[in-house]
Amino acid sequence: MGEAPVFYVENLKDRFSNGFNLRFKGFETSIDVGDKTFVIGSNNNDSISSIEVQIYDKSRRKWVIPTVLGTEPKRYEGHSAILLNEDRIMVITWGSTPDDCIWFLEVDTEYVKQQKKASGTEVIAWSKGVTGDAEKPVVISGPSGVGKGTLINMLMKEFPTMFGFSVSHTTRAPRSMEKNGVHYHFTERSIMEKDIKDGKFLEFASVHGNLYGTSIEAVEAVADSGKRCILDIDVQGAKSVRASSLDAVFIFISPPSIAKLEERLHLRGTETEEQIQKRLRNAKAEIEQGKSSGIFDHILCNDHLEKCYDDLKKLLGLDGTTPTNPKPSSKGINLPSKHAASKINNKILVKSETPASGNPSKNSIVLDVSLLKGGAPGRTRGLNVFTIDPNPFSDCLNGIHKLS
Ligand SMILES: Nc1ncnc2c1ncn2[C@@H]1O[C@H](COP(=O)(O)OP(=O)(O)OP(=O)(O)O)[C@@H](O)[C@H]1O
Ligand SMILES: Nc1nc2c(ncn2[C@@H]2O[C@H](COP(=O)(O)O)[C@@H](O)[C@H]2O)c(=O)[nH]1
Repeated sequence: MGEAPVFYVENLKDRFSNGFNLRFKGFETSIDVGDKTFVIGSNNNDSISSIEVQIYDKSRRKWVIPTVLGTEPKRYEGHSAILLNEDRIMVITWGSTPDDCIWFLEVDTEYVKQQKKASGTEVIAWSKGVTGDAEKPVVISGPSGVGKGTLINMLMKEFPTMFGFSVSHTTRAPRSMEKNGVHYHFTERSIMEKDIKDGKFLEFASVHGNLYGTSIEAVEAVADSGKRCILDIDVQGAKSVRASSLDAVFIFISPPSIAKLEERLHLRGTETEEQIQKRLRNAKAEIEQGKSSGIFDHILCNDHLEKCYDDLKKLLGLDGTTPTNPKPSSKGINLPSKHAASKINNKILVKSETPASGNPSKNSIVLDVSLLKGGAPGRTRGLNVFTIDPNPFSDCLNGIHKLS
């Protein structure tokens, strides 16, 4: 059954002028969700400015400035806003680049509910919308020195177009061969702690005395490139990812013995004796947790490297029995710069406000939101885009229409 268009743009200063203190000076929209009105707008008069959200709580008759999580739209000239599933608002920004125009403002999703409960404040979360889907990331965990990095390097070397590495952040010092931005993002504890507080990390843990963490951007950037993301993280991190909304495959690599692990750490020669002993002490607890906690879908023993690598490939479907083509990366969406949007079931019709001369494809676009996946704190994936030809007979007129 069709639904009436829910898009509207109006001057809320008129609507709410009676005692309410709206900070916005430019363009706004408002959407009602339950007993709250979400007002989305810009806070200054410049033609391009930042997006802000204020909430009017109708039951308490109070304005609230919420805690904002996630990455919000950068360029902002105006927008259309549509409520989906009573828990998120689709925000289509005007004048943005094709890969930066669809956003979701989560107002009552599971993630937002959890964050509200944890912080005790009103919370909203932005998530960028992208077309296409992403393959399940692969979490590889296990004690230090077991060979996680070695196995991941082999996989990336053999399948360079298929896999991408999630570059973690760490406060530990770089080893001699390690490059910033390639092996890790080497950072200071205070900076990392602030980013963790701002919700930029999918998981983090204190490992062998240093802070390590996976930023949401690290995982999403790999998925955006059309590759399957591989995470090399410790058991605490794997546990956090398991509890998050990220749907991944969890693999634990176990050593044949602690003695072999010690030998490998000594042979690698990247840690002092004291650090090696600390890593070995932690290894015992990690092996116990890895094997019994139920976090992991698969456990592989890395005794003989080649055998372990073959087993890893098999469980990732890379033993030649399944196709290994990477997923196409997300495509941008060419929207008319100024438009009106309306919702019919799970389809959003985006129509140009000023009919485009010479570029009819920019007139009407349909965004199918029936297969959305993911969401804050990462991207919202699975958007499908169709163009409606404003002149269905144009092909005939061009003489290229074929009768079948
Ligand atoms: N099956 C194996 N047999 C013998 N040596 C191995 C095997 N697998 C890996 N190694 C060696 O063990 C050392 C540790 O491996 P690697 O650095 O990959 O471990 P890791 O699990 O990534 O460690 P960390 O968690 O500290 O980063 C390396 O020198 C590597 O060459
Ligand atoms: N929880 C996380 N653990 C991580 C992350 N990146 C790496 N690690 C783990 O830390 C240890 C030590 O690594 P090293 O490079 O200092 O030898 C190892 O077990 C890694 O798996 C992360 O982002 N989160």
